[in-house]
Amino acid sequence: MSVAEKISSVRANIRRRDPDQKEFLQAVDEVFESLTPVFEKDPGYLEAFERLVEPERQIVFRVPWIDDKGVQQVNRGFRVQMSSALGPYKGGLRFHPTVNLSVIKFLAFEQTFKNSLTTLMMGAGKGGSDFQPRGRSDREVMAFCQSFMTELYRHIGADTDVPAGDINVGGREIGYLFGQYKRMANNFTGVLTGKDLRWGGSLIRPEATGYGCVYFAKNYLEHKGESLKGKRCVISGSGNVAQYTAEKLLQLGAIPITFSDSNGYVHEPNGFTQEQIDHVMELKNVKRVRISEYCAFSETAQYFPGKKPWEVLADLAFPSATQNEIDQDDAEMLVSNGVTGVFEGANMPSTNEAIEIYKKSNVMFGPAKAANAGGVAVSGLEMAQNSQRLQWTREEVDSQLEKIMKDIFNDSLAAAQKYNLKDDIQAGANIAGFLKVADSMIHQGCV
Ligand SMILES: NC(=O)C1=CN([C@@H]2O[C@H](COP(=O)(O)OP(=O)(O)OC[C@H]3O[C@@H](n4cnc5c(N)ncnc54)[C@H](OP(=O)(O)O)[C@@H]3O)[C@@H](O)[C@H]2O)C=CC1
Ligand SMILES: O=C(O)CCC(=O)C(=O)O
Repeated sequence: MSVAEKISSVRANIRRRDPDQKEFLQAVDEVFESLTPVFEKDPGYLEAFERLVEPERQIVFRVPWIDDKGVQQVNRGFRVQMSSALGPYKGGLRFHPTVNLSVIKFLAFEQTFKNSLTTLMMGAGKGGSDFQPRGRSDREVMAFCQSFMTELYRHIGADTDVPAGDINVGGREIGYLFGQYKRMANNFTGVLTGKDLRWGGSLIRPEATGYGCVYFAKNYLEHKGESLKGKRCVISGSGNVAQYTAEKLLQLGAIPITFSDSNGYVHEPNGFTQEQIDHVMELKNVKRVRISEYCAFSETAQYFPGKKPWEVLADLAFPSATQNEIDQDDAEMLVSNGVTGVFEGANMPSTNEAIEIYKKSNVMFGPAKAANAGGVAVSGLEMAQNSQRLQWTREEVDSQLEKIMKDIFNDSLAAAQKYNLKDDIQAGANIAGFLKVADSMIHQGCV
Protein backbone atom coordinates (compact mmCIF):
# COMPACT_ATOMS: atom_id res chain seq x y z
CA MET A 1 0.00 0.00 0.00
CA SER A 2 1.34 3.48 -0.84
CA VAL A 3 1.57 6.09 1.93
CA ALA A 4 -1.35 7.97 0.39
CA GLU A 5 -3.46 4.80 0.41
CA LYS A 6 -2.50 4.05 4.02
CA ILE A 7 -3.43 7.60 5.06
CA SER A 8 -6.83 7.33 3.43
CA SER A 9 -7.43 3.88 4.94
CA VAL A 10 -6.65 5.13 8.48
CA ARG A 11 -8.90 8.12 7.84
CA ALA A 12 -11.76 5.89 6.64
CA ASN A 13 -11.38 3.66 9.69
CA ILE A 14 -11.74 6.59 12.08
CA ARG A 15 -14.93 7.71 10.28
CA ARG A 16 -16.32 4.16 10.21
CA ARG A 17 -15.92 3.77 13.99
CA ASP A 18 -17.67 6.97 15.03
CA PRO A 19 -19.57 8.36 12.05
CA ASP A 20 -21.80 10.58 14.23
CA GLN A 21 -19.09 12.22 16.33
CA LYS A 22 -18.88 15.41 14.27
CA GLU A 23 -16.81 17.53 16.68
CA PHE A 24 -14.31 14.70 17.18
CA LEU A 25 -14.02 14.06 13.44
CA GLN A 26 -13.54 17.79 12.82
CA ALA A 27 -10.66 17.90 15.33
CA VAL A 28 -9.06 14.79 13.82
CA ASP A 29 -9.37 16.17 10.26
CA GLU A 30 -7.66 19.40 11.27
CA VAL A 31 -4.68 17.53 12.74
CA PHE A 32 -4.56 14.89 10.00
CA GLU A 33 -4.23 17.56 7.34
CA SER A 34 -1.16 19.11 8.94
CA LEU A 35 0.51 15.79 9.82
CA THR A 36 0.43 14.54 6.23
CA PRO A 37 4.01 15.75 5.50
CA VAL A 38 5.18 13.87 8.63
CA PHE A 39 3.50 10.63 7.50
CA GLU A 40 4.93 11.04 4.00
CA LYS A 41 8.44 11.44 5.37
CA ASP A 42 8.13 8.66 7.96
CA PRO A 43 5.11 6.35 7.44
CA GLY A 44 5.85 4.65 10.80
CA TYR A 45 4.22 7.61 12.55
CA LEU A 46 0.89 6.77 10.95
CA GLU A 47 0.59 3.69 13.17
CA ALA A 48 1.15 5.77 16.29
CA PHE A 49 -1.54 8.20 15.07
CA GLU A 50 -3.98 5.35 14.41
CA ARG A 51 -3.52 4.23 18.02
CA LEU A 52 -3.68 7.75 19.40
CA VAL A 53 -7.13 8.54 17.98
CA GLU A 54 -8.60 5.63 19.95
CA PRO A 55 -8.94 6.77 23.60
CA GLU A 56 -7.19 4.52 26.12
CA ARG A 57 -10.41 4.47 28.15
CA GLN A 58 -13.88 6.08 27.97
CA ILE A 59 -16.07 6.20 31.04
CA VAL A 60 -19.76 7.13 30.78
CA PHE A 61 -21.84 7.14 33.94
CA ARG A 62 -25.13 8.05 35.58
CA VAL A 63 -25.24 11.14 37.84
CA PRO A 64 -28.45 11.14 39.93
CA TRP A 65 -29.15 13.99 42.36
CA ILE A 66 -32.09 15.71 44.10
CA ASP A 67 -33.00 19.33 43.24
CA ASP A 68 -34.29 22.00 45.65
CA LYS A 69 -37.89 20.96 45.03
CA GLY A 70 -37.09 17.42 46.15
CA VAL A 71 -37.33 16.14 42.58
CA GLN A 72 -34.86 13.55 41.22
CA GLN A 73 -32.64 14.68 38.32
CA VAL A 74 -30.45 12.38 36.23
CA ASN A 75 -27.48 13.64 34.22
CA ARG A 76 -24.83 11.83 32.21
CA GLY A 77 -21.16 12.00 33.25
CA PHE A 78 -18.09 11.42 31.05
CA ARG A 79 -14.34 11.02 31.41
CA VAL A 80 -12.29 10.23 28.32
CA GLN A 81 -8.74 9.14 29.22
CA MET A 82 -7.10 9.75 25.88
CA SER A 83 -3.37 9.26 26.32
CA SER A 84 -1.00 8.47 29.18
CA ALA A 85 2.12 8.48 27.00
CA LEU A 86 3.58 11.57 28.70
CA GLY A 87 2.16 11.32 32.23
CA PRO A 88 -1.09 11.01 34.19
CA TYR A 89 -4.22 11.87 32.18
CA LYS A 90 -4.79 15.62 32.54
CA GLY A 91 -7.56 17.94 31.40
CA GLY A 92 -10.65 19.79 32.48
CA LEU A 93 -14.29 19.01 33.24
CA ARG A 94 -17.06 20.83 31.36
CA PHE A 95 -20.63 21.14 32.66
CA HIS A 96 -22.90 22.28 29.81
CA PRO A 97 -26.11 20.97 28.17
CA THR A 98 -24.23 20.51 24.86
CA VAL A 99 -21.78 18.02 26.39
CA ASN A 100 -21.79 14.57 24.76
CA LEU A 101 -19.19 11.93 23.96
CA SER A 102 -18.16 13.59 20.69
CA VAL A 103 -17.49 16.93 22.43
CA ILE A 104 -15.52 15.32 25.27
CA LYS A 105 -13.52 13.21 22.81
CA PHE A 106 -12.58 16.19 20.66
CA LEU A 107 -11.48 18.06 23.76
CA ALA A 108 -9.44 15.09 25.03
CA PHE A 109 -7.85 14.69 21.59
CA GLU A 110 -6.86 18.38 21.44
CA GLN A 111 -5.58 18.16 25.01
CA THR A 112 -3.09 15.45 23.97
CA PHE A 113 -1.20 17.80 21.64
CA LYS A 114 -1.59 20.81 23.91
CA ASN A 115 -0.21 19.07 26.99
CA SER A 116 2.69 17.76 24.95
CA LEU A 117 3.51 21.31 23.81
CA THR A 118 3.72 22.58 27.41
CA THR A 119 6.96 20.55 27.85
CA LEU A 120 5.56 19.23 31.17
CA MET A 121 4.91 15.55 31.99
CA MET A 122 1.18 15.35 31.41
CA GLY A 123 -0.94 12.85 29.51
CA ALA A 124 -4.40 13.93 28.35
CA GLY A 125 -8.03 13.49 29.28
CA LYS A 126 -11.25 15.46 29.43
CA GLY A 127 -14.60 14.99 31.11
CA GLY A 128 -17.83 16.60 32.09
CA SER A 129 -21.56 16.34 32.06
CA ASP A 130 -24.68 17.67 30.34
CA PHE A 131 -25.54 19.40 33.65
CA GLN A 132 -26.10 23.20 33.48
CA PRO A 133 -25.15 24.93 36.76
CA ARG A 134 -26.58 28.27 35.56
CA GLY A 135 -29.83 28.98 37.42
CA ARG A 136 -29.13 26.29 40.04
CA SER A 137 -28.63 27.07 43.74
CA ASP A 138 -25.27 26.44 45.44
CA ARG A 139 -26.86 23.47 47.21
CA GLU A 140 -28.00 21.96 43.92
CA VAL A 141 -24.55 22.45 42.38
CA MET A 142 -23.01 20.78 45.44
CA ALA A 143 -25.43 17.83 45.23
CA PHE A 144 -24.60 17.36 41.57
CA CYS A 145 -20.82 17.61 42.12
CA GLN A 146 -20.93 15.13 44.99
CA SER A 147 -22.86 12.60 42.92
CA PHE A 148 -20.54 13.13 39.92
CA MET A 149 -17.45 12.53 42.07
CA THR A 150 -18.99 9.51 43.80
CA GLU A 151 -18.50 7.65 40.53
CA LEU A 152 -15.47 9.50 39.14
CA TYR A 153 -13.25 9.14 42.23
CA ARG A 154 -12.42 5.48 41.49
CA HIS A 155 -10.99 6.40 38.06
CA ILE A 156 -8.72 9.33 39.06
CA GLY A 157 -5.76 10.05 41.35
CA ALA A 158 -2.73 12.35 41.63
CA ASP A 159 -0.63 9.90 39.56
CA THR A 160 -3.50 8.50 37.45
CA ASP A 161 -5.76 11.26 36.19
CA VAL A 162 -5.95 14.87 37.39
CA PRO A 163 -9.08 16.77 36.26
CA ALA A 164 -9.52 20.56 36.43
CA GLY A 165 -12.09 23.17 35.36
CA ASP A 166 -13.48 24.11 31.95
CA ILE A 167 -16.78 25.74 30.92
CA ASN A 168 -19.00 26.23 34.00
CA VAL A 169 -16.51 24.49 36.28
CA GLY A 170 -14.72 27.13 38.37
CA GLY A 171 -13.54 27.51 41.96
CA ARG A 172 -16.93 26.67 43.48
CA GLU A 173 -17.32 23.40 41.56
CA ILE A 174 -13.66 22.36 42.09
CA GLY A 175 -14.21 22.86 45.85
CA TYR A 176 -17.27 20.60 45.98
CA LEU A 177 -15.58 17.98 43.76
CA PHE A 178 -12.40 17.99 45.86
CA GLY A 179 -14.35 17.71 49.14
CA GLN A 180 -16.21 14.65 47.89
CA TYR A 181 -13.04 13.03 46.48
CA LYS A 182 -11.33 13.47 49.87
CA ARG A 183 -14.27 11.87 51.63
CA MET A 184 -14.56 8.92 49.24
CA ALA A 185 -10.82 8.20 48.91
CA ASN A 186 -9.79 9.18 52.46
CA ASN A 187 -6.87 10.88 50.81
CA PHE A 188 -5.74 14.57 50.62
CA THR A 189 -3.74 14.76 47.38
CA GLY A 190 -3.40 17.00 44.35
CA VAL A 191 -6.10 15.07 42.51
CA LEU A 192 -7.61 18.20 40.96
CA THR A 193 -6.05 21.47 39.83
CA GLY A 194 -7.60 24.91 39.96
CA LYS A 195 -7.93 24.46 43.74
CA ASP A 196 -8.36 27.32 46.18
CA LEU A 197 -5.06 28.83 47.34
CA ARG A 198 -5.75 27.87 50.95
CA TRP A 199 -5.88 24.15 50.22
CA GLY A 200 -3.34 23.43 47.53
CA GLY A 201 -4.04 25.79 44.63
CA SER A 202 -1.45 27.69 42.65
CA LEU A 203 -1.16 31.44 42.29
CA ILE A 204 -1.83 32.51 38.67
CA ARG A 205 -3.90 29.38 37.81
CA PRO A 206 -7.13 31.43 37.43
CA GLU A 207 -5.30 33.94 35.23
CA ALA A 208 -3.18 31.40 33.32
CA THR A 209 -5.22 30.62 30.19
CA GLY A 210 -6.02 34.25 29.38
CA TYR A 211 -2.57 35.59 30.32
CA GLY A 212 -0.93 32.73 28.40
CA CYS A 213 -2.96 33.45 25.27
CA VAL A 214 -1.87 37.09 25.32
CA TYR A 215 1.79 36.09 25.89
CA PHE A 216 1.45 33.81 22.87
CA ALA A 217 0.01 36.66 20.76
CA LYS A 218 2.84 38.94 21.93
CA ASN A 219 5.44 36.42 20.74
CA TYR A 220 3.72 36.02 17.38
CA LEU A 221 3.44 39.79 16.86
CA GLU A 222 7.09 40.32 17.81
CA HIS A 223 8.10 37.64 15.30
CA LYS A 224 6.31 39.77 12.68
CA GLY A 225 8.03 42.93 13.93
CA GLU A 226 4.84 44.24 15.54
CA SER A 227 3.54 44.78 19.08
CA LEU A 228 0.31 44.70 21.06
CA LYS A 229 0.46 48.43 21.81
CA GLY A 230 -2.68 50.24 20.67
CA LYS A 231 -4.23 47.14 19.05
CA ARG A 232 -8.04 47.03 19.29
CA CYS A 233 -9.02 43.54 20.39
CA VAL A 234 -12.39 41.81 20.11
CA ILE A 235 -12.94 39.12 22.75
CA SER A 236 -15.81 36.63 22.90
CA GLY A 237 -17.04 35.06 26.13
CA SER A 238 -16.98 36.73 29.53
CA GLY A 239 -15.87 33.80 31.66
CA ASN A 240 -12.50 32.85 33.07
CA VAL A 241 -10.49 32.92 29.83
CA ALA A 242 -12.09 36.10 28.43
CA GLN A 243 -11.68 38.04 31.69
CA TYR A 244 -7.95 37.43 32.07
CA THR A 245 -7.30 37.85 28.35
CA ALA A 246 -8.77 41.35 28.65
CA GLU A 247 -6.76 42.11 31.81
CA LYS A 248 -3.41 41.10 30.29
CA LEU A 249 -4.15 42.88 26.98
CA LEU A 250 -4.79 46.06 28.93
CA GLN A 251 -1.58 45.61 30.97
CA LEU A 252 0.43 45.24 27.75
CA GLY A 253 -1.00 48.34 26.10
CA ALA A 254 -3.71 46.81 23.89
CA ILE A 255 -7.38 47.86 23.92
CA PRO A 256 -9.95 45.15 24.77
CA ILE A 257 -13.30 46.32 23.37
CA THR A 258 -15.86 43.49 23.69
CA PHE A 259 -17.14 40.71 25.96
CA SER A 260 -20.00 38.34 25.15
CA ASP A 261 -22.05 35.43 26.42
CA SER A 262 -24.53 33.12 24.73
CA ASN A 263 -27.14 35.93 24.67
CA GLY A 264 -25.16 38.70 22.94
CA TYR A 265 -22.16 41.01 23.22
CA VAL A 266 -21.17 44.27 24.88
CA HIS A 267 -19.06 46.83 23.01
CA GLU A 268 -17.04 49.35 25.01
CA PRO A 269 -15.82 51.65 22.20
CA ASN A 270 -13.01 53.31 24.20
CA GLY A 271 -11.78 50.00 25.60
CA PHE A 272 -12.43 48.42 29.01
CA THR A 273 -10.50 49.94 31.93
CA GLN A 274 -9.27 47.72 34.81
CA GLU A 275 -12.16 48.97 36.95
CA GLN A 276 -14.62 47.95 34.21
CA ILE A 277 -12.99 44.51 33.84
CA ASP A 278 -13.26 44.09 37.64
CA HIS A 279 -16.95 44.88 37.30
CA VAL A 280 -17.37 42.20 34.59
CA MET A 281 -15.67 39.74 36.99
CA GLU A 282 -18.08 40.69 39.77
CA LEU A 283 -21.10 40.28 37.45
CA LYS A 284 -19.96 36.91 36.07
CA ASN A 285 -18.14 35.27 39.01
CA VAL A 286 -20.09 36.52 42.03
CA LYS A 287 -23.55 37.65 40.87
CA ARG A 288 -23.59 35.09 38.02
CA VAL A 289 -25.75 37.28 35.74
CA ARG A 290 -25.86 38.01 31.97
CA ILE A 291 -23.25 40.26 30.33
CA SER A 292 -26.05 42.64 29.23
CA GLU A 293 -26.17 43.86 32.86
CA TYR A 294 -22.78 45.49 32.33
CA CYS A 295 -24.45 48.37 30.45
CA ALA A 296 -25.99 49.68 33.68
CA PHE A 297 -22.39 50.37 34.82
CA SER A 298 -21.17 52.28 31.74
CA GLU A 299 -22.55 55.22 29.78
CA THR A 300 -20.47 54.41 26.73
CA ALA A 301 -21.14 50.67 26.34
CA GLN A 302 -23.67 49.24 23.93
CA TYR A 303 -25.28 45.78 24.08
CA PHE A 304 -26.09 43.78 20.92
CA PRO A 305 -28.52 40.95 21.73
CA GLY A 306 -28.24 37.72 19.73
CA LYS A 307 -25.03 38.89 17.99
CA LYS A 308 -21.40 37.80 18.03
CA PRO A 309 -18.61 40.39 18.47
CA TRP A 310 -16.94 39.56 15.13
CA GLU A 311 -18.86 42.39 13.43
CA VAL A 312 -16.85 45.06 15.31
CA LEU A 313 -13.90 46.80 13.59
CA ALA A 314 -10.69 45.58 15.24
CA ASP A 315 -7.03 44.57 14.80
CA LEU A 316 -6.95 41.27 16.69
CA ALA A 317 -9.53 38.66 17.76
CA PHE A 318 -9.46 36.45 20.87
CA PRO A 319 -12.30 33.88 20.64
CA SER A 320 -12.67 32.74 24.26
CA ALA A 321 -16.14 31.19 24.55
CA THR A 322 -16.69 27.83 22.85
CA GLN A 323 -16.15 25.55 19.84
CA ASN A 324 -17.16 26.59 16.31
CA GLU A 325 -18.00 30.15 17.31
CA ILE A 326 -16.25 31.43 14.15
CA ASP A 327 -17.50 29.91 10.90
CA GLN A 328 -16.49 30.81 7.37
CA ASP A 329 -18.77 33.87 7.21
CA ASP A 330 -17.54 35.12 10.57
CA ALA A 331 -13.92 34.66 9.45
CA GLU A 332 -14.61 36.62 6.26
CA MET A 333 -16.21 39.35 8.35
CA LEU A 334 -13.20 39.49 10.70
CA VAL A 335 -10.84 39.89 7.76
CA SER A 336 -12.94 42.56 6.08
CA ASN A 337 -13.14 44.41 9.44
CA GLY A 338 -9.35 44.67 9.57
CA VAL A 339 -8.41 41.77 11.86
CA THR A 340 -4.85 40.58 11.18
CA GLY A 341 -4.47 38.06 14.03
CA VAL A 342 -6.71 35.43 15.65
CA PHE A 343 -5.56 33.85 18.92
CA GLU A 344 -7.73 31.04 20.25
CA GLY A 345 -8.44 31.13 23.99
CA ALA A 346 -11.33 28.70 23.53
CA ASN A 347 -10.90 25.12 22.29
CA MET A 348 -11.54 24.74 18.53
CA PRO A 349 -13.46 28.05 18.23
CA SER A 350 -12.74 28.24 14.48
CA THR A 351 -14.24 25.79 12.01
CA ASN A 352 -11.83 24.26 9.50
CA GLU A 353 -13.37 26.49 6.81
CA ALA A 354 -12.64 29.57 8.96
CA ILE A 355 -9.01 28.46 9.32
CA GLU A 356 -8.77 28.27 5.52
CA ILE A 357 -9.88 31.92 5.32
CA TYR A 358 -7.22 32.98 7.86
CA LYS A 359 -4.56 31.21 5.80
CA LYS A 360 -5.69 32.67 2.50
CA SER A 361 -5.76 36.14 4.05
CA ASN A 362 -2.36 35.88 5.78
CA VAL A 363 -3.96 36.32 9.19
CA MET A 364 -1.63 35.42 12.10
CA PHE A 365 -3.29 32.36 13.57
CA GLY A 366 -2.58 31.11 17.09
CA PRO A 367 -4.38 27.73 17.25
CA ALA A 368 -6.00 26.68 20.54
CA LYS A 369 -3.61 23.81 21.26
CA ALA A 370 -0.76 26.28 21.41
CA ALA A 371 -2.36 29.62 22.33
CA ASN A 372 -4.50 28.42 25.25
CA ALA A 373 -1.99 25.93 26.69
CA GLY A 374 -1.12 28.33 29.53
CA GLY A 375 -4.02 27.07 31.66
CA VAL A 376 -3.00 23.45 31.67
CA ALA A 377 0.67 24.46 31.92
CA VAL A 378 0.03 26.21 35.22
CA SER A 379 -2.06 23.19 36.27
CA GLY A 380 1.13 21.20 35.68
CA LEU A 381 2.98 23.69 37.89
CA GLU A 382 0.23 23.28 40.52
CA MET A 383 0.86 19.51 40.44
CA ALA A 384 4.58 20.14 40.91
CA GLN A 385 3.91 22.42 43.90
CA ASN A 386 1.56 19.83 45.42
CA SER A 387 4.23 17.14 45.08
CA GLN A 388 6.70 19.42 46.88
CA ARG A 389 4.08 20.44 49.49
CA LEU A 390 5.07 24.04 48.68
CA GLN A 391 3.49 27.12 47.15
CA TRP A 392 5.52 29.24 44.74
CA THR A 393 5.22 33.03 44.49
CA ARG A 394 3.07 34.82 41.93
CA GLU A 395 6.19 36.11 40.17
CA GLU A 396 7.74 32.63 39.97
CA VAL A 397 4.63 31.06 38.41
CA ASP A 398 4.01 33.98 36.04
CA SER A 399 7.59 33.96 34.78
CA GLN A 400 7.43 30.18 34.17
CA LEU A 401 4.13 30.69 32.30
CA GLU A 402 5.66 33.41 30.13
CA LYS A 403 8.64 31.20 29.31
CA ILE A 404 6.44 28.18 28.49
CA MET A 405 4.33 30.27 26.08
CA LYS A 406 7.46 31.59 24.38
CA ASP A 407 8.82 28.03 24.07
CA ILE A 408 5.51 26.81 22.61
CA PHE A 409 5.64 29.54 19.97
CA ASN A 410 9.29 28.84 19.12
CA ASP A 411 8.84 25.03 19.05
CA SER A 412 5.80 25.36 16.77
CA LEU A 413 7.67 27.70 14.45
CA ALA A 414 10.73 25.41 14.37
CA ALA A 415 8.57 22.35 13.54
CA ALA A 416 6.83 24.25 10.72
CA GLN A 417 10.15 25.35 9.28
CA LYS A 418 11.61 21.83 9.53
CA TYR A 419 8.80 20.61 7.25
CA ASN A 420 9.16 23.61 4.88
CA LEU A 421 5.86 25.10 6.03
CA LYS A 422 7.34 28.59 6.62
CA ASP A 423 5.60 30.16 9.63
CA ASP A 424 2.45 28.02 9.59
CA ILE A 425 2.10 27.90 13.39
CA GLN A 426 -1.06 25.77 13.20
CA ALA A 427 0.75 22.95 11.36
CA GLY A 428 3.88 23.47 13.46
CA ALA A 429 1.95 23.13 16.74
CA ASN A 430 0.27 19.94 15.54
CA ILE A 431 3.58 18.47 14.38
CA ALA A 432 5.61 19.42 17.48
CA GLY A 433 2.82 18.23 19.82
CA PHE A 434 2.38 14.98 17.93
CA LEU A 435 6.03 13.96 17.56
CA LYS A 436 6.73 13.98 21.30
CA VAL A 437 3.66 11.84 22.04
CA ALA A 438 4.26 9.51 19.08
CA ASP A 439 7.94 8.94 19.92
CA SER A 440 6.98 8.19 23.54
CA MET A 441 4.28 5.75 22.39
CA ILE A 442 6.78 3.99 20.15
CA HIS A 443 9.36 3.74 23.01
CA GLN A 444 6.69 2.29 25.32
CA GLY A 445 5.69 -0.47 22.88
CA CYS A 446 2.34 -1.38 21.40
CA VAL A 447 0.13 -0.52 24.41
N1 LIG B 1 -10.57 27.58 31.94
C1 LIG B 1 -9.44 27.16 31.39
O1 LIG B 1 -8.38 27.11 32.04
C2 LIG B 1 -9.39 26.80 29.97
C3 LIG B 1 -10.47 26.97 29.14
N2 LIG B 1 -10.36 26.72 27.80
C4 LIG B 1 -11.48 26.92 26.89
O2 LIG B 1 -11.87 28.29 26.93
C5 LIG B 1 -13.29 28.42 26.64
C6 LIG B 1 -13.96 29.21 27.75
O3 LIG B 1 -13.77 28.51 28.98
P1 LIG B 1 -13.91 29.26 30.39
O4 LIG B 1 -13.67 30.70 30.25
O5 LIG B 1 -13.08 28.47 31.34
O6 LIG B 1 -15.43 28.96 30.73
P2 LIG B 1 -16.46 29.86 31.56
O7 LIG B 1 -17.54 28.95 31.94
O8 LIG B 1 -15.75 30.63 32.61
O9 LIG B 1 -16.97 30.91 30.47
C7 LIG B 1 -17.52 30.46 29.28
C8 LIG B 1 -17.99 31.67 28.50
O10 LIG B 1 -18.30 31.25 27.17
C9 LIG B 1 -19.68 31.50 26.90
N3 LIG B 1 -20.27 30.41 26.15
C10 LIG B 1 -20.30 29.09 26.49
N4 LIG B 1 -20.97 28.39 25.57
C11 LIG B 1 -21.35 29.28 24.64
C12 LIG B 1 -22.08 29.17 23.43
N5 LIG B 1 -22.54 27.97 23.01
N6 LIG B 1 -22.28 30.30 22.69
C13 LIG B 1 -21.80 31.50 23.12
N7 LIG B 1 -21.12 31.66 24.28
C14 LIG B 1 -20.90 30.57 25.00
C15 LIG B 1 -20.34 31.58 28.26
O11 LIG B 1 -21.57 32.27 28.17
P3 LIG B 1 -22.90 31.69 28.89
O12 LIG B 1 -22.70 32.00 30.32
O13 LIG B 1 -24.02 32.40 28.24
O14 LIG B 1 -22.93 30.20 28.60
C16 LIG B 1 -19.25 32.28 29.06
O15 LIG B 1 -19.24 33.66 28.81
C17 LIG B 1 -13.77 26.98 26.45
O16 LIG B 1 -13.69 26.65 25.08
C18 LIG B 1 -12.74 26.15 27.22
O17 LIG B 1 -12.67 24.82 26.74
C19 LIG B 1 -9.17 26.31 27.24
C20 LIG B 1 -8.08 26.12 28.02
C21 LIG B 1 -8.14 26.24 29.46
O1 LIG C 1 -5.91 22.73 33.66
C1 LIG C 1 -6.25 21.68 33.15
O2 LIG C 1 -5.93 20.58 33.55
C2 LIG C 1 -7.12 21.63 31.93
C3 LIG C 1 -7.35 22.88 31.20
C4 LIG C 1 -8.22 22.54 30.03
O3 LIG C 1 -9.25 21.91 30.21
C5 LIG C 1 -7.81 22.86 28.69
O4 LIG C 1 -6.63 23.13 28.47
O5 LIG C 1 -8.67 22.82 27.78
